[in-house]
Amino acid sequence: MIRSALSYPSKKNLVLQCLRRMSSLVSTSVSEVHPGVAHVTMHSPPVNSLSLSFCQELSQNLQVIHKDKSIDIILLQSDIPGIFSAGLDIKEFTQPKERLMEFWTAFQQLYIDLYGASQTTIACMEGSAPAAGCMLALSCDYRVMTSNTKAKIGLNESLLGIAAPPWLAQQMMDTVGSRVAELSLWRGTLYAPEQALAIGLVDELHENPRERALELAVAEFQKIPRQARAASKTLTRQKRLKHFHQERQADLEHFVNFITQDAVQTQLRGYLQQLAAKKNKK
Ligand SMILES: CCCC/C=C/CC(=O)SCCNC(=O)CCNC(=O)[C@H](O)C(C)(C)COP(=O)(O)OP(=O)(O)OC[C@H]1O[C@@H](n2cnc3c(N)ncnc32)[C@H](O)[C@@H]1OP(=O)(O)O
Repeated sequence: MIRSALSYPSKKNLVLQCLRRMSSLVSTSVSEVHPGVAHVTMHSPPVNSLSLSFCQELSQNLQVIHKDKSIDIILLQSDIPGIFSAGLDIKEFTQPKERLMEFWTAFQQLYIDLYGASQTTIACMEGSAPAAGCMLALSCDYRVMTSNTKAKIGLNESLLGIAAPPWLAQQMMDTVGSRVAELSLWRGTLYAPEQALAIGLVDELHENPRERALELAVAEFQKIPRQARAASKTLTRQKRLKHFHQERQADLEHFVNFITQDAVQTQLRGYLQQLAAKKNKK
């Protein structure tokens, strides 16, 4: 069951309309959020992997919030213990071509909706965020991660026999600098929280990221005029987004051509088997 719960105190009608459109949504129960602050909570067991439907649902939630002028801060979080998001659903990579195209288009849209959000966004990571899970965090304006050393974050695509798309690699470079990004991309490094903080991949560690994110939102970020936050964001992200739109079709074609290669498919199946074997050993 996939659940990406959207909850905030105002605009109840808008939320209900959204819920009616999205039959897979099952909960809007949380409402104790500060005015102007929306929680977007990922809940797609076991590991919040980004399937086609989950990407679409998250995007739709974000689009609804974008239109709601009463919301100026989005907190992106997971309610699966120890997991922020396991990244793209690897099983999607083995689907027929048309489905692959739909899947990648939905993933691209999710990037646009999160990276391009006019609201201030904070990733509250209470667990691991590999690959596209890391993309979700990198697309936010601020990243708070658990100090629990079991959690890991980074772009580990090379270990699956694939490479992050250029726009995701660019996000990494923008965040940690070219050389650190270059090394971490080809090594597929997954960083423990202290290491991630040291290279600037996350902004803060906290034993309770949700609590800290809400505190930041209310005590710090909401004190900065909303239009100034949005304008600063446009300054730094507009160029990247424009470039992305220009390259979107080429990016889609590259993905489909790359992922359907026999050698890549073999590698991916092997990786899925490794994951299953690891689970069986537990
Ligand atoms: C041009 C090409 C560009 C392609 C870009 C790709 C970007 C990506 O996002 S690729 C995806 C990369 N993600 C990963 O490598 C993460 C793999 N998963 C893990 O490392 C771990 O599962 C975890 C650290 C996230 C969680 O560990 P935990 O011990 O709690 O759970 P597990 O026992 O490992 O897994 C439970 C269950 O979930 C399945 N699973 C895990 N990750 C994925 C995934 N990304 N996609 C699909 N399924 C996943 C895992 O196989 C287990 O399944 P079963 O219960 O059926 O055995």
